[in-house]
Amino acid sequence: MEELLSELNGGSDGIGLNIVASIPKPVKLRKSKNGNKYDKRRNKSAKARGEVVEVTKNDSNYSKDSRKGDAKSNNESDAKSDAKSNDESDAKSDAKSNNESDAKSDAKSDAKSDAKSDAKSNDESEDKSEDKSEDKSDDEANHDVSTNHDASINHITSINHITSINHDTSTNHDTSTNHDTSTKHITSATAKHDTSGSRSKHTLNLDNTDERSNYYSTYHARPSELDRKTGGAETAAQLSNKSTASTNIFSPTSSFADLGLHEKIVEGVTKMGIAKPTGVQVESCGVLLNGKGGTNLFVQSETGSGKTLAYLLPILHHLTVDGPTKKLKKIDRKARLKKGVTILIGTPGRVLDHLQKTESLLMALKGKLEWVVLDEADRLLDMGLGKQVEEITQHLKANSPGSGRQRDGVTWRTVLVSATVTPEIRVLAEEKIGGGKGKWEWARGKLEPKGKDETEANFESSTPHQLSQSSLTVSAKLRLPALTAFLATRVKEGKKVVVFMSTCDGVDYHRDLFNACPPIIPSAKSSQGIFGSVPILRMHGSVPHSERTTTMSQFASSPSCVLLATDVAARGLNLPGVDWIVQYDPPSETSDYVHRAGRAARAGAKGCALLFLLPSEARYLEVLKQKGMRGMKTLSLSSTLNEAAAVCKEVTKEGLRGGSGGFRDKESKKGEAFAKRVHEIMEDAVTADDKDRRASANAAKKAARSSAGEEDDDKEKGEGKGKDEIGGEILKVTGKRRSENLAFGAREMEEEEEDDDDEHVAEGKREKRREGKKGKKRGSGEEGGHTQGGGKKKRTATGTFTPKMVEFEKPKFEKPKEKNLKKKEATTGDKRKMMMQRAMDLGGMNAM
Ligand SMILES: Nc1ncnc2c1ncn2[C@@H]1O[C@H](COP(=O)(O)OP(=O)(O)OP(=O)(O)O)[C@@H](O)[C@H]1O
Repeated sequence: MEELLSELNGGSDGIGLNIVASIPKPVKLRKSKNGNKYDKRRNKSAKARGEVVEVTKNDSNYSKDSRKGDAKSNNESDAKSDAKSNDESDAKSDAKSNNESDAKSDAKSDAKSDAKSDAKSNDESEDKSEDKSEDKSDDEANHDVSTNHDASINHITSINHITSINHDTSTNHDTSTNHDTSTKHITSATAKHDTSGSRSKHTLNLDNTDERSNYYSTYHARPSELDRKTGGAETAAQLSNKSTASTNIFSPTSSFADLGLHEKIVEGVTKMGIAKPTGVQVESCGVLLNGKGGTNLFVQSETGSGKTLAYLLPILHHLTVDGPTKKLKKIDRKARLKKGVTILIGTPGRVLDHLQKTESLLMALKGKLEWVVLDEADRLLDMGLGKQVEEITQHLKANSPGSGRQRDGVTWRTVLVSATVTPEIRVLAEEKIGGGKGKWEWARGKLEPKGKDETEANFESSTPHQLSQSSLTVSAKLRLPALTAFLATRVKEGKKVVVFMSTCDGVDYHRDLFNACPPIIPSAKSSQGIFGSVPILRMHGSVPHSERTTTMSQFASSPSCVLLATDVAARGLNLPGVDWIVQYDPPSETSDYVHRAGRAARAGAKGCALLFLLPSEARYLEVLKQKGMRGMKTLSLSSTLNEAAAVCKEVTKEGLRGGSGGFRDKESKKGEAFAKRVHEIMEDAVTADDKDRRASANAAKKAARSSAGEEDDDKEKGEGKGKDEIGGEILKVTGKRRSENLAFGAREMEEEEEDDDDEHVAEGKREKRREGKKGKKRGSGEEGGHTQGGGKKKRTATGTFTPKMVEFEKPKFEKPKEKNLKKKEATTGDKRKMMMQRAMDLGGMNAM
């Protein structure tokens, strides 16, 4: 946003606005102790679908190594929080379920451990984040690192007009399905299918021959069997051909000059290479330029249709024509702030923080605020952030002329922007947020107007019509090879692909794994990296700002590349030239599906989107259909594997040579051989990685000993056999079967604290903090009585770290006071209810 404004504002002919962007801090991820999040999430997901999952013994060889490749952690996602004083408190998860809950646990114990873990982790993480946030000074809170901008606002003496709330750190829900890559088998399952409000129960009985055969054919089906079941008939090339560049979003008649915009703005836009307005820009200008007496506006049109300029241009026009246009050249931040700002961009938490603490800002706004824009309004107004936005509005209203009891002194107009404005958001906005005279209009571009009686969210027209959408149903065992196959072929074609995953650790794990593998594509220039010299980039909430910038420019400049990302990249990012969006983990909300898919086919360009599903997730497609996603095609799994097998001939040959898989399926014989060999390559990469770690640990040990003058007695002690303190943990790991190593990253990461980074949850925690700190020092009478990790060496997919050893006193466990206990129960129960409610509201996966 700031870049765009600077562009319009820049050069000698700029229109002279002072823009301050206030962006929150990035989130620090905390590592946890024992939570087996992966299983917990899987179980949660199963529970959400009404299934009771009981897992027993290992399966035949077809499923034996399903755990290897596909495994990854499902830790936290990228929290983005806006937090005011508690930036770092973002929803760290509730996970802390015990390791035992591994696939062996039954439904009952799952439920119990869930409940317990919720309670435990809530309390713990709450305490931690509370402490952190308490320690933060206001100054610190102004220290921005997160995305593009950095500016704190302390001495604003005059504000010239816009407070726009930036959506940059939109909440990133990482509650999406987490795929069970366990090697174990479901032997009984109770499925609740709730399609019409009533529940019917079905218990899967594997003693029944038919049911068992159906179960095996679904969960362990060969690629061609799966294709038959799902109707997967199309190849990626066919799907790609279904998308052609379109001028559909553009206005057939109007030009920017026709819209009545200030000539300098028309000039600026033209300089940016934008020749014609889009439909939504024409409509929006129509309302906002001429807005009779303060109409508010919903801007809802498909992703990539130019909604940003749709509101920005008319607002700039007003500022240019009505306001002072003094050029503010190269002044330092201090002077800039003294002069006041014209446009303020921030996340709700940060803006609210300033409204509460920066007196000069309130004074400067008094009676002068003209525009309030909520970009990605649905995200800003959902459960977690809605309250903050409402509070902002209250502050603004209370500070306006005519305020007081009536609170009617609204001086501004409101613009709400999103591709996915839901009916609930509409009602909320109309009731609570609206400025002006409370009248609302819509700008939808070419979209058909939605009637006021609309009650269901319908995103039918929210994705670009030229976007070719498809799904690929693939068993857990073949998921990673299928992803690798798909990417290898796209990369060979010179395409740019963005792959969405649900968690930061998932992204890191897969990127590290891909980078650790030797090239599988012929004539790949580099000797390392599964796709040779083609960059494999990452983007998530924990990626530092500098790396994000580099990633963006690398993505733009590379002819072909793969970007692995969480939902931090799902909204508001304009990645140039994206050919394919892959949703490797399906999102938990349909709106997220829309925004992720919408990173392709922007501004009329062609583009494709592919959704990975497990056989058990077939009903996800129905949910998408209900929400308006129609015309979704089905990609053939066999063709995906076979295409890669043809591209990566050497790999396939090696796979066939290894033989033993018994590739009887003629239709996917080569594809399966490719998949098998890819699995082996990945196993080798993990094993080699572990060996490297072991070697360097031992080298470090030797160096330490020799510098201490000790004898090299490694041989006596059995070097490499796990007896030394430093390498012990690693060796323990590498001592396991090779096939288990690949899944190791996932298992370790399961132990890290789940970080939902979910604003809803974060808000719940904040709420509880506000309630009081009485329950803070639960259990132990002293904060910090425990070590963090107790100095045990831990290996993660992305590295090994040794937590600092901390001397600690034996914690004094005091019986919590009864009063506190009650309070704790109540708040935990509330939270649980809130989460349950949310799970129900999500609709998507839960209906399955
Ligand atoms: N009239 C136009 N002609 C050509 N390109 C345009 C036009 N307006 C905007 N764009 C470009 O289209 C891209 C998408 O614009 P923008 O990000 O505003 O879309 P959006 O509708 O807000 O998308 P999303 O809903 O995904 O946030 C940007 O690169 C922008 O510069």
